[in-house]
Amino acid sequence: MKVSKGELIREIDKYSIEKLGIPSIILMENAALGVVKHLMLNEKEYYVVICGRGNNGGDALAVTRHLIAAGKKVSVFSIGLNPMSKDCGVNHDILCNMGVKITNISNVEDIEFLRDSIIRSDVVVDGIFGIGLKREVRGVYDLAITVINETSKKTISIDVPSGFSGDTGEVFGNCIKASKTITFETYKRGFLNYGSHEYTGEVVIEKIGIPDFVVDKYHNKEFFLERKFIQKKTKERALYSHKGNYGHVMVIAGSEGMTGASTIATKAAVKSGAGLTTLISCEDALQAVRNFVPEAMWKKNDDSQGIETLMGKVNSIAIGPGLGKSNETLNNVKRVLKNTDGTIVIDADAINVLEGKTNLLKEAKGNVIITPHPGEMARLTGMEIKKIQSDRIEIAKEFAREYGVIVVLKGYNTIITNGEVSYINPTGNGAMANGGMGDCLTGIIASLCAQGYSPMDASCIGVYAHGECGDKVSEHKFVVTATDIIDNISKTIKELT
Ligand SMILES: NC(=O)C1=CN([C@@H]2O[C@H](COP(=O)(O)OP(=O)(O)OC[C@H]3O[C@@H](n4cnc5c(N)ncnc54)[C@H](OP(=O)(O)O)[C@@H]3O)[C@@H](O)[C@H]2O)[C@H](O)CC1
Ligand SMILES: [K+]
Repeated sequence: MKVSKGELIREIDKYSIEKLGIPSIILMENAALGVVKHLMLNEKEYYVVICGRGNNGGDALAVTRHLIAAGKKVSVFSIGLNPMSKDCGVNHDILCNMGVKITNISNVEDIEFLRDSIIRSDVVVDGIFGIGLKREVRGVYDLAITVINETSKKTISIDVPSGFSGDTGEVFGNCIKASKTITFETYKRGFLNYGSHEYTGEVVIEKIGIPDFVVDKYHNKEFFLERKFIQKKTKERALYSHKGNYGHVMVIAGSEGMTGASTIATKAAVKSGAGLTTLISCEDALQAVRNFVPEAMWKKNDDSQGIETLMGKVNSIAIGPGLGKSNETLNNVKRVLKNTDGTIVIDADAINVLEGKTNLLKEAKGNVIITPHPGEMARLTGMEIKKIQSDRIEIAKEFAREYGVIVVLKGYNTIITNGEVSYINPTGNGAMANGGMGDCLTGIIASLCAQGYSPMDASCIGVYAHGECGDKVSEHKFVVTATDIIDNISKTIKELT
């Protein structure tokens, strides 16, 4: 599923209209039909439609025509109708020709009339602003939005909830809180922001007749991860395969007093299918792994040549969980970057020690995946967490491009990017928000890398499967722990093949 800003929509619109010769009114009609599909015509009888003067309003007026044709009762309201966009005007004229009354909202009495109508209605269709919203919502617009939010039983927003920036996820003063948003052609970037769901409700994408090649021509390669995409990439294990076919993961994790993280990462690597897994750690952590992950091998972390030789042989290395922020950890990171040409998954304290030393990443012999949460990303980039949260995709992309790494920026809608192509993950849930989850993900991704998946595929499959596993467990559990994921990840990956 493609993700974009409004700018792309304008470009594909322009191309379709000017180069392909599709009249803009046809695109509007398709948009309206896409919305009508979601208006529950079988169950609902009375609709309130509210429209602005741009093309979003035009879509809403075309929707009105279809509702009337379907025999529904419809009250139509407009706000600030003059001057209307050309296609909004066409649909406005058609309704006038049909004898449909359109109440223009210009004062407080009109607002009260709107309130009464909404109270009696089953569904409100919001076509006040779409991607053309540019400034703070004020006056009657502000009042109308408040009344809709206070009184509507079910609000369906056309393209974006009015008041919401499809580009940045900002709310311009006041905003519709929709039950569902029917957006066109692409998932809007702003919907990815924390808290956007409160305004968009469920988001559905409808195609409006623009050929895929036109979208691809302008699309900046940002995608929402879809199950079928992950399924296509996840391979079944071959009948005649042996452990040598599934690679060797080295996990460098754990320190005195912090042994849990290394056990989790190691076990996650084993359970997600690596042929061999070796933990490199302190004596305490090795003891824990001996007790809890008998399948794994282990080696004491020291300065020996033996460890560096092994680093040169393994297919992937996960480094960071529970290592502690110390010089020793920094030295371990340097050793890994220098000695392996396998894929390196850098997490937790291995990220923290790179604060101010990110140029080290450029020296890596192998491919690098870093898996920061927003706090770690903030430390790494020297930005505030708030800044990271406000533009996660762009910040992750820039970092990936600058250092030649893959960034897995964790959180709600985890982002996976190599700077050129970016994926946004829809799986996972709040029940998974507890310690050890990240260590577990690191083990899974490193394991998939060792099994021969490309670093980008391993990151996408790992993140998606980790979240889906958490979603399944959370169906019958209040909290999902890393141990729950470890117990179920093998089944989840199998279901994805
Ligand atoms: N390819 C597609 O996806 C298609 C989408 N369609 C629909 O078109 C809208 C975008 O339409 P557009 O006309 O560009 O913009 P809007 O309808 O969102 O609104 C623009 C008008 O709103 C005024 N405006 C903007 N901000 C405010 C504000 N805060 N207060 C009051 N008025 C505001 C703006 O006025 P200006 O003076 O700033 O120009 C405009 O009058 C898209 O979202 C889809 O719903 C097409 O139907 C088909 C193709
Ligand atoms: K809208």
